Amino acid sequence: MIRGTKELLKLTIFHTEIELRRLSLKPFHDHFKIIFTHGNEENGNPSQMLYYFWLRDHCRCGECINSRTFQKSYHILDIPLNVKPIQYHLEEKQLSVIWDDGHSSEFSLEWLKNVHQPIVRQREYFFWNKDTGSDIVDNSISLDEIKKNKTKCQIKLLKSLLKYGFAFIAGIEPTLNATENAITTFFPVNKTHFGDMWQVTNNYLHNDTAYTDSFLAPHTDNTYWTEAAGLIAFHMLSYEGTGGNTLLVDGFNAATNLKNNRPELYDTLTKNVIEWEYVDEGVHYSNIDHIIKHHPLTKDLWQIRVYDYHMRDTERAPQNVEGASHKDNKGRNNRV
Ligand SMILES: C[N+](C)(C)CCCC[C@H](N)C(=O)O
Ligand SMILES: O=C(O)CCC(=O)C(=O)O
Repeated sequence: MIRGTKELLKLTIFHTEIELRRLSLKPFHDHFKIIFTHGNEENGNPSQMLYYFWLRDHCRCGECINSRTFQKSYHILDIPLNVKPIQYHLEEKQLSVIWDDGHSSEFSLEWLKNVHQPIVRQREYFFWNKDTGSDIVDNSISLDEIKKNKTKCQIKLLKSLLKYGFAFIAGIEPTLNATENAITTFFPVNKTHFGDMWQVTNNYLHNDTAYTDSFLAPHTDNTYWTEAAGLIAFHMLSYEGTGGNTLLVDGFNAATNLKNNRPELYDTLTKNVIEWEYVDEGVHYSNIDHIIKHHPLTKDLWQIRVYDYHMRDTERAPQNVEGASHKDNKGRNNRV
């Protein structure tokens, strides 16, 4: 039987529609417990713990939060560690509290529910390889399409980047300026020691293999930084000679294959760290990090760092990692 919503007090809690019969609040020595009683159940109802100190530190009033910067206007140490409510009132959508330090707070239940949701970004990865990668090129957008509907193109571009790890913009005039205009339509350009809109060719402008005419094996950039660049745009402006094709690898697919086929190597590359170093005119970067990293909360595969060329001083890599990294490289190259 489908009941009309007028018969049921519907409150969306925990992302499910439940028939809420009663909201109740129980005070304990250091927290509230809100119980969402639904149907005729008296047990097993969803509840939410709200610790007094946490709640007081998340007061949303104009005295506590700067209404323009949305930042706190006080220091957490200003709150008494054992702050307690002296009065409270729970309504259908709001919890009001008067604290023993004289402060009053009001909290929307919706806000309290959302702020308590852990960051569980389950990413939808679409793994591809040399046989299936060409199927995804249809995710490209063109400059003409951007001019007609920028927002629609932005959504398509971001969806492709999040799902596949790459995207194409077609129809850009082969100049630095036209490339910059296309990129800055959607993203800011970050300035690094290579410049902001840089040009790369075999002129040894920088101490890096990319500035030579040597083959560039699959890699990720900036392994020598704690926060490597997340997105890099390349545009072929001119071409003379042979070779030099861009090689794209689904690093997450390669890492997942490694995990499935050689879990011991995956474990080594996840547990051990390597020191990467980049030395150039006026710059010297170094960073120590894992080759394979997982999201601290969701435990999803989160980042891979693969760049043999920057491991200038290989003594700094534990010997077992050298071997594992080598086997992983061989494995990945065979699969590209
Ligand atoms: C991409 N861009 C041409 C600017 C730099 C080329 C060198 C990048 C090098 N793999 C590194 O990680 O530093
Ligand atoms: O030219 C390419 O396709 C990639 C070059 C590259 O990976 C780099 O410059 O870091």
